[in-house]
Amino acid sequence: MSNALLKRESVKRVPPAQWEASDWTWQDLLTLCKPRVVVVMLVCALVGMALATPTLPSLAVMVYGLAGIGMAAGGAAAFNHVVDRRLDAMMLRTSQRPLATRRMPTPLALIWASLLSVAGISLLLWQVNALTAWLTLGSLIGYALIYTAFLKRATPQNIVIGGVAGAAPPMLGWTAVTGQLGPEPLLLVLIVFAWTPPHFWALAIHKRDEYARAGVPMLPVTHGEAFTRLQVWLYGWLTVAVTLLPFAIGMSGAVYLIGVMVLNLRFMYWNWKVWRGADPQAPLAAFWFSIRYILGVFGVLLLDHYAGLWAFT
Ligand code: HEM
Ligand SMILES: CC(C)=CCC/C(C)=C/CC/C(C)=C/COP(=O)(O)OP(=O)(O)O
Repeated sequence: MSNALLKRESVKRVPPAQWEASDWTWQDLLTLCKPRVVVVMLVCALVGMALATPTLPSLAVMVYGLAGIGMAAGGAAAFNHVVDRRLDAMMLRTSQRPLATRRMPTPLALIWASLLSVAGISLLLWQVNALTAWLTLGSLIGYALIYTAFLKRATPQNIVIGGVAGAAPPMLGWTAVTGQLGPEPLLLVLIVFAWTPPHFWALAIHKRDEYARAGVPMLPVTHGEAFTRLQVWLYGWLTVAVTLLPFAIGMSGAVYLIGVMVLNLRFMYWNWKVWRGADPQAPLAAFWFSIRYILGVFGVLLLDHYAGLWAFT
């Protein structure tokens, strides 16, 4: 697509919403936190915590760790709403968000995002450990500032680089328990990192026209749909390869291997459908399956961990 078409001037905005700045509800404060995304991240963090210890993580680490990571991730998401408020208003999918409709004043969202972020990082510093707090702060800045304010508008590789921030939660869970990094938590990051392109680009294919109209240089906009479909297929294979590593390095056992192979078969079935491009419904279906897939991968990691422990007791 030519640069001219990417110019914001050519954007046909969705009709302006008829809202007053005082029409916001308490529910909107939750919406700003992207709660469903954060919940899946917390599941990954919880599995990271469990894998870090042969016994159960302490209740305090689980409660304070998940609360701190959750608040920081919610705060990062709220910053994303603030930075993207004009962009969100241009896309149908995001046009009803509290700031996009202008029903919530931006300063209020900014205060909410700051409060959550400071509370989350402080809780981790105070009750968990410094390493987890600083790594969480790095992810927060990586998503809210580096991805949202810069990369998203600058390059079709935005989500690949920005994906590092979103992939951090299992590592944050691990360091919350151990206070140190190691190959295992980095491998868990690698799994989510490799999964992010098939997860997002499948949706981006489906929403290509909206991104184009809003002038966001997502891969299907800049390099076309066929190239993006190929990338979904290739990153899908990379994800499959990376998910086999926990078994290969002896971190997980047969329960994980069997479970992840079943999940990978289904994951690659959808990625193949996307790659073929014959079914126009496939990209959206692949996107939704990608969420069940990542939950499934972390689910079988957990199952295998405790199945292994029970086998030895
Ligand atoms: C930079 C990395 C990522 C990008 C660009 C991305 C992008 C997106 C987008 C655009 C949506 C649609 C949101 C909506 O329509 O409300 C979405 C949904 C979702 N994402 Fe991601 N995502 C990323 C990383 C992650 C990660 C790491 C997780 C969890 C581990 C995750 C979990 C989800 C979930 C659960 C949804 C569904 C939300 C709902 O039901 O409304 N995403 N993602
Ligand atoms: C501290 C920590 C773990 C931070 C991670 C923060 C976090 C909630 C990341 C979410 C990833 C995501 C949904 C990206 C999409 O943003 P987008 O702006 O491209 O999508 P949108 O158009 O739906 O807003």
